Amino acid sequence: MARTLITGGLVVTAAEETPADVLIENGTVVALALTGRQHWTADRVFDATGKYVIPGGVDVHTHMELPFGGTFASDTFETGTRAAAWGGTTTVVDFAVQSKGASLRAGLDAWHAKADGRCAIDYGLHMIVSDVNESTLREMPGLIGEGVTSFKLFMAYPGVFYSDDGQILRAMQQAADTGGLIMMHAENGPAIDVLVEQALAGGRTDPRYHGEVRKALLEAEATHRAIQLARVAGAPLYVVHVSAREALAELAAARDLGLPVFGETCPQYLYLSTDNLAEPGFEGAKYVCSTPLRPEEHQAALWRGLRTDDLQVVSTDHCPFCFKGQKELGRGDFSKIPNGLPGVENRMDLLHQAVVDGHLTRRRWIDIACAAPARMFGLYPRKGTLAPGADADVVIYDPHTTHTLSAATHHMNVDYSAYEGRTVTGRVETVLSRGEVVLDRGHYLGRPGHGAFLPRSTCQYL
Ligand SMILES: NC(=O)NCCC(=O)O
Ligand SMILES: [Zn+2]
Ligand SMILES: [Zn+2]
Repeated sequence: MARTLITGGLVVTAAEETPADVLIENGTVVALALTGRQHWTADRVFDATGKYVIPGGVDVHTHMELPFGGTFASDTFETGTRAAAWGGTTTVVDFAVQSKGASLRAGLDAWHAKADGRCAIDYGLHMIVSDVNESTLREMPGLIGEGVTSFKLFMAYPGVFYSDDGQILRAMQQAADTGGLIMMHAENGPAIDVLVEQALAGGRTDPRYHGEVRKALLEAEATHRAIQLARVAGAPLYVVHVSAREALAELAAARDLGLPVFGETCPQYLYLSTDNLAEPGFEGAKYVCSTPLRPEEHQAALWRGLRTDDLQVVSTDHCPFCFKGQKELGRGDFSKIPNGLPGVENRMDLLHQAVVDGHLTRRRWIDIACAAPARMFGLYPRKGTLAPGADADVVIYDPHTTHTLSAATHHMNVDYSAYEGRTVTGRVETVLSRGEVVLDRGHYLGRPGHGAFLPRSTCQYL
């Protein structure tokens, strides 16, 4: 394979910022040197003068083709990983789903079959456990041995993915014994269902009521309960898609006690709010996801949590449903709107915008978007950094060019953008995945099947 050199850029990792040249051979970073100090030759040279050279983004929460609410998330592994690459993300970790009554193995095999040979970038899999019982608990160590080392449980969605507290405790005990990491969707589902029923019976059917019934206190209560269950089990805990400041306060309190409790948030909670859910007509359906968008004042707490390391990761929870034909399933009944937002293509740009706006430093941008997710889910330092021996998943990022996010120009297979018309400063210029050029100056050069399954080690954050 070609020897590639990236010269003259500012190399930004979670640990440092250095003007450096990067040498790549056989898909791997082999050396970095202060700009101009070495006179390396290469078959292919990228001039990154004036640009950042950063590790490819690691998005550890996507749902390609997720069956939900009687339909399927509209991005396939082919379209979704291509869109990820356009946005500077070179690794995704998606969720295989156990169907109720079936084995983990059947769910995992089904997800391997969907992804295999179709991905533009490398990918891992977590396992959604929707039926915790003796037989599924016995399967967990086998999956960990195959590199599927994290398991998502739901305190929400009774009758679908929901687990009760006893089941959660058993799964956490098993994770504690075997090195697995439990990921928790922390919302009190049974209580929310009561409020949903009451809202619908009272004629409150518009999308904005999705946000009203899924109360911040019910996210905080579930987060608190999940933390206590994890303590009892002696297991680490990773809480997904944290949106409420009250839930974040639970995580912060647990971390102050020194507990191995971690959290992620997503760009939608940092940039969007209940004002979007309340947009006129049925427009609010575009913003229905769970946990829900919160009033704008929660955003400051989330930004702060990212700075103080009470939140470690920003992933997208990319779960797109088209407005036409999919979100529309919930006209007249907000509870039938499929839950989820598109965003896999937008995350790196939106977080760079946070650097421009002064919410984050450049290094923290790379930490929460690349290094921390890779460490959390056993991919570091192969992914998430630029160092000798790391995969050459590299992005040349132009921090000055502006562009406007829009469904007319994005590459996700969905007919709207949650960020329509928003102008961001910064743009992905070139993307390498294991040394292969996937994208260069607006030209897509990737291919389905280049992306390989990544068996992961256990959490490296402990
Ligand atoms: N988040 C969301 O609304 N949809 C995807 C499923 C989940 O992560 O709970
Ligand atoms: Zn969830
Ligand atoms: Zn999700």
